[in-house]
Amino acid sequence: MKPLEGITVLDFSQFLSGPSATLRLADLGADVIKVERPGGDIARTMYVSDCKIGNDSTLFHAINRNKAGISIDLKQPENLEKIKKLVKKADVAVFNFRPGVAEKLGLSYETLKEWNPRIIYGRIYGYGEKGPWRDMPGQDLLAQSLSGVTWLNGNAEDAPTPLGLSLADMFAGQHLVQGILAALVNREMTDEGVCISVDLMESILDIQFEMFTAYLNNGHKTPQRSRVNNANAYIGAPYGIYETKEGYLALAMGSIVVLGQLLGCKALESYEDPTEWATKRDEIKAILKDHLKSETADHWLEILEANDIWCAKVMNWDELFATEGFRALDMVQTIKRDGKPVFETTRCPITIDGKRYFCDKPAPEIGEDNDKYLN
Ligand SMILES: CC(C)(COP(=O)(O)OP(=O)(O)OC[C@H]1O[C@@H](n2cnc3c(N)ncnc32)[C@H](O)[C@@H]1OP(=O)(O)O)[C@@H](O)C(=O)NCCC(=O)NCCSC(=O)C(=O)O
Repeated sequence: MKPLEGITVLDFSQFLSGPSATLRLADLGADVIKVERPGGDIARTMYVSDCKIGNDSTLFHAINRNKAGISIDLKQPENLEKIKKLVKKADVAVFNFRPGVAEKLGLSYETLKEWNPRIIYGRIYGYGEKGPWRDMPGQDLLAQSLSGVTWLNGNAEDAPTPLGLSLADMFAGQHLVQGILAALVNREMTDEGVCISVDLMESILDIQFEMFTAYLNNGHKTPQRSRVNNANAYIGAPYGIYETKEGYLALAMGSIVVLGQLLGCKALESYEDPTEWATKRDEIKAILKDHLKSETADHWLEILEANDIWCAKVMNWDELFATEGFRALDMVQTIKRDGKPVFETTRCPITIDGKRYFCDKPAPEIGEDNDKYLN
């Protein structure tokens, strides 16, 4: 039995953030009913055009697998009765419209609570419930930019660089999952639901908390990116990615003196004082950068790994998927419909008592389950 079996989630969310939360609940056994507008979630057509499964984007399939789907025009007041019936039987409802939109549709927390006092109402906004950013479009690149995250990436002379994935969406989704799970536990004691609000901005701020703590308690000094191979503005040399004769090498923390000895780089051996690894970060990184170009990444890795230095090869996806290390994690699953493979994706990364959570149902067609849930 999966941990969330018996829990029903009504998912009014769209795009990435909300659906990524309900995806995790579905992975863990909840019955998720995705509620789409008549034309479908915009994520069905988002993404570059050659990344499709059937008519829909791979993004839509990846994030909506294992869900049932209904399609209903929520702007037609007579349809609200049908939704009310579903809410009465549901445990959780999830939204990620702009502030005020769910209320305009007649689906405020107060209304749902009146219909079902045990309902756990989860919502994701872009930038919180108040303040001048409240009504801005809640979008990942914008949140990464406002939050300071893009300012941490890239070398000092580069333009601020966003992370190449939807960091704010994904963290907002996972924070919502945490809130929902806590509310489910709390409901066992109180027999009442609660309203959980998370947003893209607070989520991406939250994941910077350890660096913010350094900033707030250290004279409000904005961290300076390294000019050479920046990877974390607060961590000294050698932390970074280095080009070699063939391939790139990631070096994390470690003694510069030991590195100098192992790599045969005499110039590094004079940096005996660990405080210099931070204060002379760029100088040390520049020496390493020149030195590491003389041999291949594999050559350096053999020496460093034998001495338990924290290092790794930098791989693209072709290289990653070909490794034994990746295959051993058993991450790829094939999603089937009626026993026939539809697409491949990765699985839920949570293992409980040795059990891994795969799923066997592709994302729904628009309105696929209308007969089951709306009649
Ligand atoms: C992503 C958004 C900017 C998109 O903005 P909008 O296109 O203006 O959509 P909204 O969500 O505000 O509103 C959707 C509109 O659709 C209507 N709507 C929604 N569902 C229905 C159904 N079933 N039937 C009829 N109408 C519907 C709803 O009433 C609104 O109508 P009107 O009121 O008449 O307009 C916003 O939703 C947002 O800020 N969300 C919060 C943050 C978030 O989760 N973002 C996900 C980004 S993912 C992403 O792609 C990324 O980050 O990258």
